Amino acid sequence: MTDTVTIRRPDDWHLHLRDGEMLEGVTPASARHFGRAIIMPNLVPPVVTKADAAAYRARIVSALPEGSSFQPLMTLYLTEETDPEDVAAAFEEKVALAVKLYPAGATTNSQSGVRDIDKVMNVLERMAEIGMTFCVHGEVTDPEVDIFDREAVFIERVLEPLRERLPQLRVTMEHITTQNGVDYVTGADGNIAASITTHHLMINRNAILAGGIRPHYYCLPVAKRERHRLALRQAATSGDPRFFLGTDSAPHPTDAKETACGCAGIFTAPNTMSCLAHVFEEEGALGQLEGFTSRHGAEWYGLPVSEETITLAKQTEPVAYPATVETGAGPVTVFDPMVPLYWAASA
Ligand SMILES: NC(=O)N[C@@H](CC(=O)O)C(=O)O
Ligand SMILES: [Zn+2]
Ligand SMILES: [Zn+2]
Repeated sequence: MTDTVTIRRPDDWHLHLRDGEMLEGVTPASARHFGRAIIMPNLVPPVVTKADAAAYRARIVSALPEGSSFQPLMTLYLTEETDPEDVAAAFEEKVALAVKLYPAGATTNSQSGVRDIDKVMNVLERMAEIGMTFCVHGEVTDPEVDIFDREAVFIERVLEPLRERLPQLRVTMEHITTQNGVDYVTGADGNIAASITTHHLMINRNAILAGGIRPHYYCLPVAKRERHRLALRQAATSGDPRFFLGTDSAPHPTDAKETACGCAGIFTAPNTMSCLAHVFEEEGALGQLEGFTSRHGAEWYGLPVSEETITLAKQTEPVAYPATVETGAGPVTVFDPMVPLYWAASA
């Protein structure tokens, strides 16, 4: 007998689809299982204004496979020049769901990001007024701070002071990677939630560095030590509605990762649901999978949950995924979870 789990169609609350030929090549993998996704705005140049977001959304929709009802939910990239009125109009007209903070220099394509949070307080105050969510890449960029500590230090130096100053602001801590991130969310009074990626539930930093350097496991925030991975697993499978899936599937051409200074980002879109079913089964928590992938995020963003379903079926043989997805921008290496995956997801 095959084991099956049927859940509401999942949503991806943090996704990179890029643009041009890469967008064309990678979008079908997300549209296959996911109903909606929050699309990251870190293009070059970034998606800053309401008009940028509307144009980018149209490009995504044209890259969708025939008949797909996948809904891209757009974000605006916060700069020190962002106009609060444009942001409010984008939210009220449902062009953008959230604003994204990239501390300048923190991650891929973050050069136009924020250097001084004081310079964007006018935008954040406006967002707090209208209930628009602030999605945060939570790492400090201070070169004095060790890369493995940058998330924990961000919480202390940036996030906590900001939330004291503007408690009404709704904040999503994106792709948390530490026990500190989990504890901060569970200990907070309200107006905060966190997304967790697929890969941070599966790998710790040994995957990147032990026995040879493996660039396809390099992403930001970088994977931490095992105890942090276990804290993320505990949070994801706990049923706590403040934690939900944001895959952070972040495609780069393989040759941009397999090089002397490789890009950060892991491409998990094709096998995410198989990976998550594997993780939740290991944790004895398959019953919590639907909350994590299909309910908590929608509730946090004030959107209806999906009325469609997908079914995960446990196979007797491992499910085969291609090692790479070919795109017009070059081949992209698919996340290798280092364990056989037995759960297949229906479209
Ligand atoms: N996660 C990553 O390692 N990379 C992301 C950027 C990001 O989400 O920080 C990308 O755009 O490639
Ligand atoms: Zn990020
Ligand atoms: Zn990301």
